[in-house]
Amino acid sequence: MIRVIITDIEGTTSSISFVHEVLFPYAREHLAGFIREREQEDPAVREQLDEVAGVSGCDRDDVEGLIQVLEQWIDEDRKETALKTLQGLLWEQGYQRGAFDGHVYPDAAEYLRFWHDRGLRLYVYSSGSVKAQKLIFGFSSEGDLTPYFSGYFDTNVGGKKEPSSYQAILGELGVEPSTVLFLSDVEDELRAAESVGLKTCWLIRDGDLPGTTSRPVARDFREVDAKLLKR
Ligand SMILES: CSCCC(=O)C(=O)COP(=O)(O)O
Ligand SMILES: [Mg+2]
Repeated sequence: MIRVIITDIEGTTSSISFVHEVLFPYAREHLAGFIREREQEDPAVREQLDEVAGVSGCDRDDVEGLIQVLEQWIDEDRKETALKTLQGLLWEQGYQRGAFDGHVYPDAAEYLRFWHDRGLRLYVYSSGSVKAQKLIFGFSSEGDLTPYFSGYFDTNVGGKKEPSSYQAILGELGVEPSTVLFLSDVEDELRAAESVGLKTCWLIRDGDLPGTTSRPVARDFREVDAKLLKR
């Protein structure tokens, strides 16, 4: 029986277009000014720049070079933890200034609430930083959804296509894999989760459904509930 649900964000609770057409461009537009302003005195920014230099090989003292690396990573949708941490800090400003609300599909909000009220434990696992996850659900178009979540995981546990990341999450939660359902729109992430025993459901919100697939597929969270959570 499913007792825990772990959900992805982009393409699962929230639209891909919101992430790619609103969040990423906002971070790209404000990144350089934010770093130039804070790179001397903000320890959180300094720490991420250390990591960007380490990963990219760019000289740590070349702040403009590091900004260029980060801008390129945004354009390539790289899931680098340092970039994701900086994006979270930038988006915090955006949400607070009212530049956007976090997009969450109404069906996702409805069933997150319903599953929480039924006693299921809900978690997020996204490449977005934990800060960014709390922001999208805290400032969501469907209201503050953070009370429904018991915890958040980001790439600090590892990449989403790595089986070891799901093993690490299971270790932290202390639950049997067969009691956990992972929701995502990316097949490689579902495969990694399945390889350590998690149940999965493939969210395909738009476009054609696959002809044959070994796993349950759902258009929205109502279908997830109907296919996997009805007893
Ligand atoms: C927390 S919203 C921004 C999501 C993000 O930065 C991203 O790269 C999408 O990752 P996901 O694992 O949710 O597909
Ligand atoms: Mg996704």
